[in-house]
Amino acid sequence: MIAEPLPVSEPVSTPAAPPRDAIRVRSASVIYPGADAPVHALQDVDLTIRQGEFISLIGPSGCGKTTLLRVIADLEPLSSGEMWVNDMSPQDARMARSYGYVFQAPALFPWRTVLANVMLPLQIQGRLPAQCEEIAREQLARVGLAGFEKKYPWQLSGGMQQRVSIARALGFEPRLLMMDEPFGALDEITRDSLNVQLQDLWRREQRTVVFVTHSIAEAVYLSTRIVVMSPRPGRIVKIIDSPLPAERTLALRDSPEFTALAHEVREALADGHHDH
Ligand SMILES: Nc1ncnc2c1ncn2[C@@H]1O[C@H](COP(=O)(O)OP(=O)(O)OP(=O)(O)O)[C@@H](O)[C@H]1O
Repeated sequence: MIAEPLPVSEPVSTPAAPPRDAIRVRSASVIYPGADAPVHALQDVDLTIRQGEFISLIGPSGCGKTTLLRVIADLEPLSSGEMWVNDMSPQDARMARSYGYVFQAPALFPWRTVLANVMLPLQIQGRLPAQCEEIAREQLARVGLAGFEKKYPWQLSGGMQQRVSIARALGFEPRLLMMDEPFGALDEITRDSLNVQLQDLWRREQRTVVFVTHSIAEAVYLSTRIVVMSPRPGRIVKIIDSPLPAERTLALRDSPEFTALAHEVREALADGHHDH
């Protein structure tokens, strides 16, 4: 018997769904009680971050970058306004462990090995021990630290410790990664190399990243959008879309497109400064 040819189905073209919002911030203000007068750390901030974007927050010291990151992470309450993280309240998002957070200084436990540090959030998630170890080893390899599993944090350089922190934040696969000046304390060469690794990682996995930095070059190299902020009160002065391609090499920093974008960020920073 001759088999009937199977009907060939037409390729169905489904329209690409618009990316969901990772973070929505509406009229957000944070006021800290100060010694003399209240400090308006954030005033009327509106910002929507879509899934898969790499957003940098840049601005002078005290403009509220860390505060914005901390309210998103539910480490600080809003004084007024609204905020959603992965369509949840920041508190629910924290409970659901839907983000990773990398601090300015690598906050590793000195009595735990590198491997045990990276395994910790996975253990808290209640994963099987073998699975925790497998994922932790894989994450360490990704940030170029295979072979350092048994070392203790104090046996590593600052840059390597920061890479352990990144491996730890990525290990439980958060859709959203928040990074507060993670490379600020590092020398230029280490910083460049971690920038390249982070950019690579982002391009491969398209996680949403919110990244705080003081460096114009770092913001321009890494971001899909740059949010320029100014202090007293902390607010957004400009949001700049990056025209740079998704795939970036350090050599791109010498291109006219890069220089033009860096110039635009510098101008926005100066405008924010002159407003006062
Ligand atoms: N817990 C707090 N209590 C009172 N004031 C605070 C507190 N945390 C921050 N501030 C003030 O709020 C403002 C914003 O601080 P924030 O740390 O968010 O700024 P930043 O842009 O991250 O600064 P930097 O670049 O120096 O880290 C500053 O004036 C700071 O002094």
